[in-house]
Amino acid sequence: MKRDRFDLPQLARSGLIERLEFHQSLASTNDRAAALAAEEWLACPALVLAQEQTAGRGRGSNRWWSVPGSLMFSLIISGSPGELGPAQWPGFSLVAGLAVCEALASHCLAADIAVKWPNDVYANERKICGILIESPAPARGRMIVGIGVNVNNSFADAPEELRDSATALCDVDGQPHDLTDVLRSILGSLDQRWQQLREQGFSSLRQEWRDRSLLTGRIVQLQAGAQRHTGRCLGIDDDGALLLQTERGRQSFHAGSIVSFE
Ligand SMILES: O=C(O)CCCC[C@@H]1SC[C@@H]2NC(=O)N[C@@H]21
Repeated sequence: MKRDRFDLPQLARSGLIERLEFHQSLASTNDRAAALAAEEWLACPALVLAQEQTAGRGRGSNRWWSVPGSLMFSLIISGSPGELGPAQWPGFSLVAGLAVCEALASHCLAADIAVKWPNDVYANERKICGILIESPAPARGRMIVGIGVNVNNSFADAPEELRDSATALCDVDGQPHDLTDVLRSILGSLDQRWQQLREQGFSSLRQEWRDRSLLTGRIVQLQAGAQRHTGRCLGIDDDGALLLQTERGRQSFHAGSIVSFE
């Protein structure tokens, strides 16, 4: 098995995407996806896939370690998931994390795979996947879901500052994985879970998200705007907001990023 190659014909035949664009090297698949999404003729879902990124982006000012062996792609979607009203937006983002979590769990049965609010995926307490959802102005209402999954890029070779906090599938179970198989599982899982969200609402997925939650019961620090909040995580409320028991009582947060948890 090639640890950093994709079977592009197989992906194109999968029936999961309308258009596939592959790049050996790209600054960021999300940036390329934003340019594509501005084109009226684009058939969605469209997938931008890269073997390597030179400027992979994470949320906020984070960067994404983007070497061959990692799975890095952006999915451009319109139509059904894009028709969700603003009230369903948090569900959309949370469900993306749940879908990836389930797909990765099917490839790595031995690991404890969990979602960290809102949609990071962790394996055995280390980050294995990050998701960056954007809808830039020229994207014609389409959404760009950028996903990075550490698959065959072992963290033994990673920059030192990442080694203790992140992991890859190959580090978790000691074996290489077929990137095309992992990608197909993720695309299939996203398709299925977003359809469920559209047809049955977030309430039909809430319990499954809660069962996969990494933070519930733990003390977390959340940065929300200029404020930092510390409290015990009580899970998510019915809309997907993070619930914390803080010294000021029970508070719910619709946005923010987790800075630490113990
Ligand atoms: O954890 C995060 O902060 C989100 C990381 C998202 C990384 C992926 S890799 C593919 C896509 N292209 C990017 O530049 N970023 C996303």
